[in-house]
Amino acid sequence: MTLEITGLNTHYGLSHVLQGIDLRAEPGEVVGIFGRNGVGKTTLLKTIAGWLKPSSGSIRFGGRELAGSTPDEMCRAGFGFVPEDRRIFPGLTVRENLEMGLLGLRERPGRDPLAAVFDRFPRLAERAGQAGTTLSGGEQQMLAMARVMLAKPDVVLIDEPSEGLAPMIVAEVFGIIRDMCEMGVIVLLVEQNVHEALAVSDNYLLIERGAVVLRGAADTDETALMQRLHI
Ligand SMILES: Nc1ncnc2c1ncn2[C@@H]1O[C@H](COP(=O)(O)OP(=O)(O)OP(=O)(O)O)[C@@H](O)[C@H]1O
Repeated sequence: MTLEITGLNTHYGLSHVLQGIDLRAEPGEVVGIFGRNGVGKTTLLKTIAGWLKPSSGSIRFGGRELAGSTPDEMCRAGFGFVPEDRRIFPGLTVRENLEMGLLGLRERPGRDPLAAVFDRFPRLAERAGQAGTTLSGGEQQMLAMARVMLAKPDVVLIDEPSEGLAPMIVAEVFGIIRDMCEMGVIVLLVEQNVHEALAVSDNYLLIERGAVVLRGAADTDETALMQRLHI
């Protein structure tokens, strides 16, 4: 199913932050979303996830109009959101944090839905009984991504997953994004780490002052992006 966003506008009060964003993605596609601090990247993800109401514009997935839906409705429509602060529930163990992801499940879970997660993330299995907030930053990022994947989403929105992580862990986190795309998930990836993010992206868009000023293919149009970002 195609994700098609057109003319998306979001305001914070009188401040017009998102100014007519257009974005289209097909299953299995990773779209890197770049831009300097404060240009509206997080606002874009929050608007798609239903955390913010757009003032106008359309978010269609599989032909269904979803703009203005609540976070719950977006979750049931197949959207998963991994916010920048990862939202690990304090006081809950790793296992309990993962189980929270099952609340958004659209179908009945299999007999042991966590088994596949623990196979894929042995480190989470080892720490299943430990409080989620005691994990390292990288492990918390994995936990947040694994929790979203449990709901078997069609679209995953990820905000700055590599922030504050050591390079080896960053590689693991981007490996998870590759897995998602191999499963046919659409990934919208906001990242400051442009080189790493481009390596897993199919396409990119560059945002300045709430509007897309450049878009292209990650492999062939990389130079234009780097020049514009002065990297
Ligand atoms: N809750 C809010 N109320 C008012 N203005 C906000 C709010 N959140 C963000 N903004 C403003 O909206 C603009 C876009 O912010 P946003 O967080 O989307 O940018 P960003 O591109 O994700 O930047 P960063 O990489 O720093 O997170 C900024 O000018 C910011 O100050």
